[in-house]
Amino acid sequence: MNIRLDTVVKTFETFRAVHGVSLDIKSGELVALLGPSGSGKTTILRMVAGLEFADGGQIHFGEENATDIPVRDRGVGFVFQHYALFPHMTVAENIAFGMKVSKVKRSTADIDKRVDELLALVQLAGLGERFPGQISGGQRQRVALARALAVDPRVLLLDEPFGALDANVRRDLRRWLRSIHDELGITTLFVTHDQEEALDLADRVVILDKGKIVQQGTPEEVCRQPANAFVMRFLGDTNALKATVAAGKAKVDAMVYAADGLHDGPAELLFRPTDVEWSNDPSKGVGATILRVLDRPGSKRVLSRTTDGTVIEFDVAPEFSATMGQSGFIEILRPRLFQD
Ligand SMILES: Nc1ncnc2c1ncn2[C@@H]1O[C@H](COP(=O)(O)OP(=O)(O)OP(=O)(O)O)[C@@H](O)[C@H]1O
Repeated sequence: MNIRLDTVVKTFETFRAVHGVSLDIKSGELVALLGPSGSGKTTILRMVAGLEFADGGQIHFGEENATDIPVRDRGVGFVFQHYALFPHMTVAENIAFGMKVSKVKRSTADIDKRVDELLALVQLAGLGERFPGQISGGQRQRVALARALAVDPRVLLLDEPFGALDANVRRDLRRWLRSIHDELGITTLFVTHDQEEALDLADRVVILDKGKIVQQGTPEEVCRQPANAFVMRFLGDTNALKATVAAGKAKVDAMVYAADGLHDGPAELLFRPTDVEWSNDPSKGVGATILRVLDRPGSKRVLSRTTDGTVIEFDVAPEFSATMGQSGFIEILRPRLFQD
């Protein structure tokens, strides 16, 4: 089922947490809401869930205006970071809980069968009789997902579901979640502040800043064409150099870069550490001196300082031989210019 948010606003007392957000989530799509802490992600998710009500705008589930429909009637399943399982119930009882209290009555045999199917789906077959305290954190979140799916939700809402787990478990779980999504095709909204998680998982990433959408697109679109300097910085390591634009050209040190469409005045030239080549040719780039070379498993990270004092970090192959104190030129392979 598709979900549509139309200029949704939420204010807490005098503080506006969500500023007229409009968003279309297609049926079966997995959309990630990505943004720094306090950008309004959870508030938007809670309004879609019906746990919080919008004070402006509308939320549609398919053709139905869901804006004022209470949470129990929305047909949503949730998994939250700290949405604890019932500790005194077994895994199977936790999964069965929603089905037992639902308005849709099922026989015990039916419920047991569904619990077994869900345990198999979340790859926990055989663990139904354990208690939450007897399984790992990653397994608990898989049980939480099974519990959310048990009531056949129309929409699945996930708020940092893997936030409390360590990096390797998180990575495994997001690949696993994506394959479950591909199998079931439930419209899913996923909140995270972790860029890699959003890019790995989602069909579409919606980037928020201060309660507003600053960009939305496929992972490829937001990575390759960041809408502004905030998005570029938020998505990954970024270097910045001051530039001056005049007549469609941006000058940085002795280098000139194409600056079509930019007005005359100051600008920022941003680039990724991976988009640099170290050169001995002054016509190729911005002059710099190497400060340190740090080893990484598959590369080296070079810290350097330009002649105007800006520290630039870039990545090179492990064979890179330049050392501390050496001077050269930073060739920027994919320069991006932004103005306020
Ligand atoms: N019940 C509330 N009362 C007052 N302010 C609130 C309330 N809930 C959220 N806020 C404020 O609204 C803003 C957005 O909060 P929200 O939890 O949606 O952000 P978030 O992007 O999910 O952040 P995080 O990643 O830290 O969870 C924050 O400034 C927060 O302090």
